[in-house]
Amino acid sequence: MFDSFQIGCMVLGSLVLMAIAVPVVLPVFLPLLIIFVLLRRRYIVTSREVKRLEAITRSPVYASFSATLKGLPTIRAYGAQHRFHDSFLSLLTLNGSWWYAFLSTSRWVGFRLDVIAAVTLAAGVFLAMAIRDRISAAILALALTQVLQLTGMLQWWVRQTAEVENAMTSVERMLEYTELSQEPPRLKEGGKAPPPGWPASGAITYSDVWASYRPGLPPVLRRLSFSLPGGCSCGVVGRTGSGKSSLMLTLFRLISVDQGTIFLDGLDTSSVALDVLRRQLAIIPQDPVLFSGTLRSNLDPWDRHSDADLWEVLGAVQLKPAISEAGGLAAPMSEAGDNLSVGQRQLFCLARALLQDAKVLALDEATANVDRATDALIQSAVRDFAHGARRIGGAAAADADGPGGGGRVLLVIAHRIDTILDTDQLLVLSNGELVESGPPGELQRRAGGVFAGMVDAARAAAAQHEEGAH
Ligand SMILES: Nc1ncnc2c1ncn2[C@@H]1O[C@H](COP(=O)(O)OP(=O)(O)OP(=O)(O)O)[C@@H](O)[C@H]1O
Repeated sequence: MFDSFQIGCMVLGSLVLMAIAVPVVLPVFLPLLIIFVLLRRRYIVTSREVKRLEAITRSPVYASFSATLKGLPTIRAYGAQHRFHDSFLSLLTLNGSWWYAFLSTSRWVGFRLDVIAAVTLAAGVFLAMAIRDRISAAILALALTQVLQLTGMLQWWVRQTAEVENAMTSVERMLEYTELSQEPPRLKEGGKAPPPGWPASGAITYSDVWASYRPGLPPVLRRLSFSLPGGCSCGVVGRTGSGKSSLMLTLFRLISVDQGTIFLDGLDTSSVALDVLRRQLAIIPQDPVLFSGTLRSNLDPWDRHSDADLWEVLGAVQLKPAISEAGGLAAPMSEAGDNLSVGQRQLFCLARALLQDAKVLALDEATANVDRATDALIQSAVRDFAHGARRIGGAAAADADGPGGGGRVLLVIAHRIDTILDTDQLLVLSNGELVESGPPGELQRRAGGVFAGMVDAARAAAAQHEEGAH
């Protein structure tokens, strides 16, 4: 910005000096000025588009490079080095061709600007010769030395002004971000604090809840009404796309509730500051999220727990041996948790959620990548926590009076039906609506019921699988 202003002033100064020294040159300046403005406009439009295409084709080069680095063992195992090498080269060539086009546009405008500068100089010299008796030789010499520098300056000025215009698109994008609708306020931004001691239990009530992902989209949850008492474990089942994950998201206020109310321990969740609400809830999503750092900083980011607590929770999720082998809590965690298997990453996230000691623990198909036996162990460890029978630090929960009392609520979306058969309650969703709810045993016995049908189908598939294995 400053560069372009400075050079602009220098160019203008040289031209003014020339106009003072040889006033008859002014009529020549005018057409040159028009040509200059037209050239600059054409160059800026073209170079902006070419630069944009160059930037668009550059991202896949980086993406391919980092994906290849991440997947080196897999690429080697499948002997796909040549395929990856070729695809990387073709991406690089495409990007290179746009970079070449960008350089060509610069040369294109550079040549024309040099011609303009040369014509200005020549016009000045010839006209000065014609009227040499009437002008001061000293001023003419000064003007000519200044105009001589125009050759490089004009090019530099146009490039700098183009850069300023291009850089302004980033400012434009930033301004767009400032206009994005924001999440509801947090406590320190003026959000409402809940009454002291809230939530005493993790009791959840949905009252005629309708929710959609964005205004204008069809609702993904419809007339949802149910109650889960504190200390209860609840399985959520339904076909893919039935709204199980969306149900969890409404609890976290990640998607908006169009109609109806969600209560946590009797308090409307929309009335509480967002951060306070989310602190009471823990989720283990389908894709585990881990950061580079140490295992400890990932497990306890705010450094609130002792090593003994951390080892206890790692034991509860069956990760103790693996973490000891990896070098203990101080061992480094590589980016995205690459040094753990996918299943171990999920267990690690589970341990982190358990440490949070939230009132509601939601598992969104969290054990999809662990084997059946580990899955069952995890489900039972999690249920212990939900019922308050175990708490990090060894003390039994004071509110451990089972369903109907205090304790935590456990919400489980499971991909294996048999892992949620021992929950206290089931919610069966279909197309965003609650079609059945009640204890799993009762739903299983319901003749012609949706859940009974799902159990039969799951068992038939398992039997078929076993037969195939034999
Ligand atoms: N980000 C999104 N934007 C718009 N619609 C979405 C979005 N995510 C999901 N949906 C829609 O919401 C509905 C419910 O999806 P949801 O992910 O809650 O189902 P689900 O039962 O959890 O499925 P799955 O078992 O496959 O995870 C689907 O119709 C889906 O198309």
